[in-house]
Amino acid sequence: PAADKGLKDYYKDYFPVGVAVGPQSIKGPEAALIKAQFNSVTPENAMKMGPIHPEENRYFWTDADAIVDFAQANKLRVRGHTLCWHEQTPKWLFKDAQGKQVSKDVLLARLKSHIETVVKRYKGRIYAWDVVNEAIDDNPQAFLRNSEWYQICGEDFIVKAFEYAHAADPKAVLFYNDYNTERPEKRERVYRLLKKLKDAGVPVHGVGLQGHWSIFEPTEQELRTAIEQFASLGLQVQITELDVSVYPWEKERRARRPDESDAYTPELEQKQAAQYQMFFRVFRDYKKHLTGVTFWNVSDKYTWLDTYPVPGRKNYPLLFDQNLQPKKAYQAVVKF
Ligand SMILES: Oc1ccccc1CN[C@@H]1C=C[C@@H](O)[C@H](O)[C@H]1O
Repeated sequence: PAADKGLKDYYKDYFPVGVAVGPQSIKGPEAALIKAQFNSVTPENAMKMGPIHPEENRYFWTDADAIVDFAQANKLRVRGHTLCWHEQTPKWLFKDAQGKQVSKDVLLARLKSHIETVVKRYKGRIYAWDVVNEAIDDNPQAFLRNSEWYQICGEDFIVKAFEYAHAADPKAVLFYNDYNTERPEKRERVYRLLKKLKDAGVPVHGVGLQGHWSIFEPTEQELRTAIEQFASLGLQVQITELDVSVYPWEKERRARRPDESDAYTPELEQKQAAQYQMFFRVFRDYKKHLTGVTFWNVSDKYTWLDTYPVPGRKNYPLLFDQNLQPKKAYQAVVKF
């Protein structure tokens, strides 16, 4: 009966719909919601370099294995996140035994070993990887982010990461992943990087538009332009970390102002439903190029946006409320 239809059923002729999960969300009521609504999962933290590879000679597999086992048991696809990123890195990664910054050769050897070990462990059970995350700088006047990866290796770490991942699992679909990819100044620089990689024959197969959007952005035209421009490179496009904040985007973490409200008013709910409705109408229009849409977290009960950029300010960015019930935004997404 219709009541049993979930998001994945409404979108079965369009693209898989996924959700970012942790060890807590693959049991209890969240697990039931995930199974009913989604057909793909992404580990929110468990496969980031720090959590999965805390010491040079020690990996921590428990959480990542639990998520992959849950996915296999419930016939859910798995997106791996993320093989090379400048945040949540382990403290040993960029240092030698004496605490000095390592050379380019040492760092690339460490990256190669990390990628081979992690990708081969899940070969055949993870269909897509976010190989490199957020390598483009936030400063419109700059190009690559001046991370320790870039300081030590220059831009080679990007090419090498994709080559190592492709060698480890030639069947995996390899993504470059970034945020604010609809803002023209960032879109153009992400496009420039991807075109350079494609022209050099680097095995990058898709671009992940994180989709950390809000009731204020992106516009429909910005979203359409971004999807079309990246697709023109022959890349798959996925929305990899979708949430729609009820506050404007901010880069820097800050304290909550004493008078700063975090009430979820009917007006905010209505604006959010309209924004989600527009996003999914655009997604459906681009089903030829869009091969997945993944939400970042399951429901408003827990969202990373309660901790960033303003710790303690409640946000309401997802389709399900704090009691795991569908919101107006859910209805706006499934009625088409
Ligand atoms: O929206 C942003 C603003 C500034 C920096 C990073 C981001 C997004 N960064 C994402 C968000 C949450 C993490 O769990 C993901 O791994 C990361 O890809």
